[in-house]
Amino acid sequence: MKDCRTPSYTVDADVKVNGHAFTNNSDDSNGSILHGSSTNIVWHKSSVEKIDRQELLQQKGCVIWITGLSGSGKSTVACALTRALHARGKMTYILDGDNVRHGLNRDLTFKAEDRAENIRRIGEIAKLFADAGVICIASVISPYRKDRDTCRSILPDGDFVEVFMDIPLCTCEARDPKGLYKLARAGKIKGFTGIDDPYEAPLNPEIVLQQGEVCPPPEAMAEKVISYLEAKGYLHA
Ligand SMILES: Nc1ncnc2c1ncn2[C@@H]1O[C@H](COP(=O)(O)OS(=O)(=O)O)[C@@H](OP(=O)(O)O)[C@H]1O
Ligand SMILES: Nc1ncnc2c1ncn2[C@@H]1O[C@H](COP(=O)(O)OP(=O)(O)O)[C@@H](O)[C@H]1O
Repeated sequence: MKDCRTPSYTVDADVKVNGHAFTNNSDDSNGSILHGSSTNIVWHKSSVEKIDRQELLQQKGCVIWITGLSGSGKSTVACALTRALHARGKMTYILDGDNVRHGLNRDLTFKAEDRAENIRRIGEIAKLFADAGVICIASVISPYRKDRDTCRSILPDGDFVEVFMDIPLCTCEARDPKGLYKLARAGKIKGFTGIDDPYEAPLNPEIVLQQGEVCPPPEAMAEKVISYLEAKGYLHA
């Protein structure tokens, strides 16, 4: 039986329709665009566009993609960031891996192909939020470089801001707020990221959040992201 989570297309050309980038699409011989398994679909344009929504919100929609090991502080930084931006009158929304797996992605496991599908879906949702003019904060382990790069590729240039939580495994493991590392070390969880499953660190992230002798407070880390957004003009229409 065909797995409905696995796209059946294989063509990897990038296509743009009304400024929206799509990957893994292809032109058929008649010139109409194929999106995954859906055929005979036509892009419907709205009379209110991203630029209008951005004007209303006085900001630019984008995706802040926070990647790192479990326990590296992704959710904590995401919360500090949303709070600080909200206080400045900016509209944000957090897509947290744990939370999305409670609903939309509850059918997915932690096998590599399910993690890829998890990231693909979160990337697509984040893209919709960014198109809505919202500053969307995705906090997900997203262990594979290729999956993160695919999410980057579906957004307009500059709108995907990769934030790497460069926190050593030993720190994450010492924190272990959910006791998952302990279970993984005991062999009770198989395929745990950083223990017996890979984590591919970003090669060229826009922002790296590191610890020195001590870990900076989450608010300071959030400020680093806000400075980047300010410098790139995302906090104004
Ligand atoms: N095998 C395995 N590996 C890693 N993490 C695991 C695993 N099983 C459960 N968990 C819990 O799931 C949370 C990660 O979900 P994500 O959707 O962010 O993961 S992924 O991006 O699909 O890899 C992650 O949350 P965070 O600790 O907030 O990162 C864990 O609590
Ligand atoms: N900057 C920080 N300094 C010290 N402790 C932190 C920091 N950020 C997060 N923590 C702590 O580390 C643990 C894991 O943080 P969390 O945000 O849940 O990580 P993740 O979402 O990456 O799994 C929590 O107990 C949290 O309080």
